[in-house]
Amino acid sequence: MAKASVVVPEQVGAAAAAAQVGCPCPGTTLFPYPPPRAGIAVRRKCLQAAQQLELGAGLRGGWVESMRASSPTHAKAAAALAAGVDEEHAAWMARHPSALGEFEKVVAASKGKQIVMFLDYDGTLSPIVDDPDAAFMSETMRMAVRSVAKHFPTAIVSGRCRDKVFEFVKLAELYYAGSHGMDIKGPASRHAAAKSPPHNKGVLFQPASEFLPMIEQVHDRLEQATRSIPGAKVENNKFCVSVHFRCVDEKSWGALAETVRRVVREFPRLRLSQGRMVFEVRPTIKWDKGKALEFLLDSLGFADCSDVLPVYIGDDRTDEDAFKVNKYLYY
Ligand SMILES: O=P(O)(O)OC[C@H]1O[C@H](O[C@H]2O[C@H](CO)[C@@H](O)[C@H](O)[C@H]2O)[C@H](O)[C@@H](O)[C@@H]1O
Repeated sequence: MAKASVVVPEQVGAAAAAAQVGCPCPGTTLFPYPPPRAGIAVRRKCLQAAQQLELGAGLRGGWVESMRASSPTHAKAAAALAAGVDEEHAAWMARHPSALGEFEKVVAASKGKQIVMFLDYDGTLSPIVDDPDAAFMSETMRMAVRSVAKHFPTAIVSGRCRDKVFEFVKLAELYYAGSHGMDIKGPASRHAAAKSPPHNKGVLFQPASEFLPMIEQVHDRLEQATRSIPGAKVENNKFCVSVHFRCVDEKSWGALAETVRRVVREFPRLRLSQGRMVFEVRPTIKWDKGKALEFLLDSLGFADCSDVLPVYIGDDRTDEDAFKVNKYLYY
């Protein structure tokens, strides 16, 4: 096949971003349209700060900068967007075309292929809100997902714990991969389960189960250690823990970052990363949303298949692990 400019599924991620009007930093999302010139610099700074965060060698200023850029408002993103285009930015755009802008090419690339849908939850199916317990998806979105799932195998891939994301989505015909892909379960509905490949009945995969007691411990330690920081919220996502700072006064962000880092240091088998105004604490195992995507395709009988087209829509840094699974990229 002649090389065309469409690349699937990476630009589908950009489509998700197009729907969201995203952030110009890798901690949050891809760009909807030309990424703002200013965004490139922010992206580099964020990357540096994020690396420091992971390595535990960061300066307080670096973390705070990374925290500030982790989930900008639409107004900030739009202002950055208006800042203009330069060569570096144009080159970035050539490598990351908008899937919405190139939708016909995406459709053409899907001809004769089995589409498998992967959907992130927060910021993709539901709006970003202050209270993580109130991130409900609309009935319209639920109907859209239900109709997609009638045509294609569909999975929700979330950083949340699987039960929680199921409570929000409420569709028994879907696959669910909670805890950043570390808790995978096949459809609960009898009808959908009957349609699953025979070797895949009742799939359940939990590659980090040995970490359960440690996650409980770190959750308790984090709750105790952040109690004095108003607005900080610790969420137990079963195989990982989120520490939210969306409602923390910016003056306390440095102290919060220090506290979280200090606690995580007590657990050398856990690592720290950052999402949209949230710290994510996870096992050091080599498992992420990309691995979950591969596992699910494998379970569905599409391992090393050339006639499958995975479509992944997400808005956060952890979704980029799935965008990077390039053995399914088609040119
Ligand atoms: O993989 P996802 O489904 O996108 O989950 C990632 C995290 O999403 C949630 O936090 C984010 O959404 C909250 C509600 O809108 C918002 O308040 C928070 O600032 C965002 O980071 C969820 O609460 C986390 O546990 C997930 O890890």
